[in-house]
Amino acid sequence: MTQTTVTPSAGVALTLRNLSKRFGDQTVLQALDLDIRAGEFVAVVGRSGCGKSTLLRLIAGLESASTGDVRADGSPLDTGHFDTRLMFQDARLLPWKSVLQNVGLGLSGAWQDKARAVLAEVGLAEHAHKWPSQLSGGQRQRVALARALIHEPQLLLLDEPLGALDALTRIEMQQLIERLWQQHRFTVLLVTHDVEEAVALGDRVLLIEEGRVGLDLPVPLPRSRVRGSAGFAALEERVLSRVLALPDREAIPEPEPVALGALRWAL
Ligand SMILES: Nc1ncnc2c1ncn2[C@@H]1O[C@H](COP(=O)(O)OP(=O)(O)OP(=O)(O)O)[C@@H](O)[C@H]1O
Repeated sequence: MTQTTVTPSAGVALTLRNLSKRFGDQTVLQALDLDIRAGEFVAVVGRSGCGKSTLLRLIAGLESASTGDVRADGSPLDTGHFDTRLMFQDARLLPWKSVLQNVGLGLSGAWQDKARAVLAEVGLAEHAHKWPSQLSGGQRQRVALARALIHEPQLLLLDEPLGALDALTRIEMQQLIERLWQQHRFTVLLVTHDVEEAVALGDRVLLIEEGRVGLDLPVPLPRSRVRGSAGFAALEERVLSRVLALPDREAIPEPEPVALGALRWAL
């Protein structure tokens, strides 16, 4: 059997300038400026409805900006010769096609070996000929990842891709996404409601509030990150405090810490 490998793809750098998006008289994003380095992993959090998905859709070119623009490696999005892939909470697989065919959707020529290679990368080599209905939710998301990887994207946009998974599967998938990112070095924007996930995976955590970047927090912890370590917990709490508009912990006189652990899903 021939061994097909998937070439690592360098990430694209993004520059957002004065980016605004209005729907009717509702301003969702307002004069946003943001620089994302090639190959950076950026996690985006914020309250429901703050505009996280809108930001991703603008970067994907699925929405047009009301003002400002997004540039990729210095060029306007529509002239950029790079591949962007989006992944959502549901895998969006075609139920009447096999796993392998779903991975090769839209491709022509001899794509099968490459599809098998990316399925092996996501740990599904043995499932190529199954139907999507025969897979678990986590496995379906792995297929969605494989379907993105086969295009060797320079930019991966993840819109709450693990939101419907149970806690253990979620952690396994986080580890898989981190490993694939380390191997391929594409740029990643991950929208998540889970602050722990954002701190576990992001080089930076961005908080969107009132249409702007309210917090842009570097995560200087070595990978793979140990959840529950003091440094991890401190960063997690900092983001949560800000999202929940709690006073700065250093300014709180009483000794009892605010019990934020149970609230990490509450955004
Ligand atoms: N096509 C659209 N037409 C009109 N309003 C829209 C459209 N898309 C989004 N909005 C509005 O823009 C706001 C931001 O939506 P968006 O989906 O970006 O938020 P979000 O932060 O991703 O939310 P959630 O975390 O709940 O998914 C919401 O008030 C939403 O109703």
